[in-house]
Amino acid sequence: MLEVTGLNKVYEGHGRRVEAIGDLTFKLADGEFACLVGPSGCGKTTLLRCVAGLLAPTAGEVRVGDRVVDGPPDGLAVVFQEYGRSLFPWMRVRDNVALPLRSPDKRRLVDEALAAVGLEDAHDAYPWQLSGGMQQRVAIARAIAFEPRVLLMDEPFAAVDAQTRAELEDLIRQVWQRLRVTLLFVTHDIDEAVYLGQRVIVLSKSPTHIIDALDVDLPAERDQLTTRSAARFTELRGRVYEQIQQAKLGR
Ligand SMILES: Nc1ncnc2c1ncn2[C@@H]1O[C@H](COP(=O)(O)OP(=O)(O)OP(=O)(O)O)[C@@H](O)[C@H]1O
Repeated sequence: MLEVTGLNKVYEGHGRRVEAIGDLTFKLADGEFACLVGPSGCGKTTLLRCVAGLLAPTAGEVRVGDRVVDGPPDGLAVVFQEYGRSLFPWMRVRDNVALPLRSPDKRRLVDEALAAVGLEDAHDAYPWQLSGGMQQRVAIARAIAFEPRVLLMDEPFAAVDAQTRAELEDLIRQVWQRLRVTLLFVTHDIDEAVYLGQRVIVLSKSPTHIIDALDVDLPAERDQLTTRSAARFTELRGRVYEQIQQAKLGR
C-alpha cells in the first residue's frame, strides 16, 4: 500500500519561498495503477521525490507498506524521464540493469527483464549505441529486474517519439499486470493517463491539492486502437481535460 497523508512541501532558500504542494491525501491499494496529471509546475515531481524518500515533506507523511518514508524505501523503484542521465554510458546494458541488484540470482533477473522489454539482443551494447526508446526500455528493465513492490514513473515517455511511446505504454501495462506492482505514473498527457491507469488523479496548480480522482472503467485489456476509439475513453479524457483547464485557471 502507498499512502500520502496531509502532504505539504514548501521550498525555502535564497530569499524565495515556494509552496509546491499545498495539501495532498490519497491512497493506492497494493497492485493498483494510478496516473497523476496536472498543469506544468504543479508539483508532480516534488510529490514523487517525497514518495521516493529523496525529499523530506514540510508537513504530513508518506507510507509505503507499513513504514513511514524517511529515506528511500525498500522495494521501491523509480523510472525518470531522462533515461540518458539515469544510465551509465561506460557500462554495458546488462551491467546497467544489474546495478541495483543484490540477489545471487542477478543473471537470471537481468535476462528475464531484458527479455520482458524486448531487448534480449542488446545485453552487450552500451547505452549510447541504442535509440532513445531502447534506452528507456533499459531503464524500465532495470526497474523490473529489481522486482519492486512500488514503482514510480515520472513522465517516462516524454522524450520519445509518438510511435515508441505507444509501444512503451503497452509494455508498461503488461509489466504491471505481470508483476502486480503498485504503480504511480506521472504524466502531463491526458490521453496517456486515461489509457494507462485504473484511476486518474487530477492535481490543481501549485500549491497542489487534488481536484478530481476518477476511476477509469475501461476494460482491463486495452489496445491502442480499440481503447482509444471507445466512446467511454473520449468521455473520460474530456472530463480530465476540463478539470485541467479549470486547474490552470486556478480553481
Ligand atoms: N529545488 C527546488 N527549489 C525551489 N523550488 C523548487 C525546487 N524544485 C521545484 N521547485 C518549485 O516547485 C514547484 C513545483 O515543481 P515540480 O518540478 O514539482 O512541478 P512539476 O509538476 O513536476 O512540473 P513539470 O510538469 O513542469 O515537470 C515549481 O514552482 C518549482 O519552481
